Amino acid sequence: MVLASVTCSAPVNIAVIKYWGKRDEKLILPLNSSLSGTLHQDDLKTTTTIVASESFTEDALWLNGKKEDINAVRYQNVLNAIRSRATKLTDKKHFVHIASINNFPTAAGLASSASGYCCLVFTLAQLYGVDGDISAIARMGSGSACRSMFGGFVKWEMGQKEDGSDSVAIQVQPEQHWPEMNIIVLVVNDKKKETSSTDGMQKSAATSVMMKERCAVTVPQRMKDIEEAIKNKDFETFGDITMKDSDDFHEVCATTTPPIYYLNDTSRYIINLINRYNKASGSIKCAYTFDAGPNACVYLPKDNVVEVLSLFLKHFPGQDISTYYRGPKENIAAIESYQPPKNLQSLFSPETTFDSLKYILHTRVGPGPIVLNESDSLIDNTTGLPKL
Ligand SMILES: Nc1ncnc2c1ncn2[C@@H]1O[C@H](COP(=O)(O)OP(=O)(O)OP(=O)(O)O)[C@@H](O)[C@H]1O
Ligand SMILES: C[C@@](O)(CCOP(=O)(O)OP(=O)(O)O)CC(=O)O
Repeated sequence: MVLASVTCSAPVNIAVIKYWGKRDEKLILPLNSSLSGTLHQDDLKTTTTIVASESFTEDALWLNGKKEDINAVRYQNVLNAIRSRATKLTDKKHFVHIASINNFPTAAGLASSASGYCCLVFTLAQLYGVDGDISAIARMGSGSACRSMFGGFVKWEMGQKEDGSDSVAIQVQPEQHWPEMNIIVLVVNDKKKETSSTDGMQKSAATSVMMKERCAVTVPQRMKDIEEAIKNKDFETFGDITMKDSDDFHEVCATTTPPIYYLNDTSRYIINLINRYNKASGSIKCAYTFDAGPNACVYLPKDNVVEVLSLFLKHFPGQDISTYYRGPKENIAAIESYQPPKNLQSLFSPETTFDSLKYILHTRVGPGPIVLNESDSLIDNTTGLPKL
């Protein structure tokens, strides 16, 4: 018999101050604080349904329709942490069936582990009636997942305590604070990456000479400065810090032994293009950041969207714009007919173009996890299995 069923969705987040390195591998405690923007669930999200039943014979998890090993240590850690704080379902012997889908590529550097673990923990917390902070539980699934617990701009305080109880996510500003903030993701490659973030950061922490200064001096200062910039909606400072932190993070990777390279030629072309564009414009009009993969996330104010998209399409024209550009369709005509000002004309007329982008995703800053309706359930209550 089904005892309870809950379905929720959760967002992806993209860090502007990067988390890289752990002081505790098991609890997932970071060596530095980090800060991110939450991407809108209209465009990227995880949806998870969890059903509890007395007739299930084991806990089980299906990710994108495929059965996963729920005994994997990170899944067990979050399940056990939630169950130890349960206020519901405590008097009935039961198991749970979990079905989850990402509406974007999994394990491709688009932060699926962040939305995935956040959604899992948030949905479990609804099912088991867990109150109070749950970001520290999401953190035990994947560090960056704790920041997806809130909308807007979110920081993950590294904390000091050994048990990790103060290593939690805190909302810096809600999504309504800076609604003009847009994000364009240039999807260079959606294949699974060679070095996972987990492995990469462990190697960097052990070997990169840059780590000490980064954690002790650079990041603490940047955290203060970028929080202030977000508060004041100061895009010039926000963009400057964002690009510097991305550059430094990839420098940390390059100074790791053996070196780790997440960027490819296309990523480096994008970095160069954005730097040239900002310089020619006389101000920072958009800011790139790259996670542990070649895809570019570009933060920019809404007013610059048409110009920046038009610039990207000149250099990376793609085939059919209606599938290549995944964003508000009403922008397409304006992007295609955009005439740049004189000082930018040469940048908009590249000698060569590239077809190395898979697609361009356009989204904005959005809200945190959401409880959905029974009609959104991914599990068939009669069979207890994922719906096809
Ligand atoms: N919807 C989900 N529910 C539960 N777990 C998920 C979900 N989506 C992803 N995961 C977990 O996250 C793993 C992918 O994480 P990984 O760090 O390799 O990729 P990524 O998050 O897409 O990239 P990155 O963290 O570098 O941005 C999956 O193998 C799975 O264990
Ligand atoms: C480069 C990053 O995206 C690294 C994310 O690392 P993960 O959170 O995926 O790592 P684990 O805690 O080992 O699961 C930077 C960031 O999101 O802050």
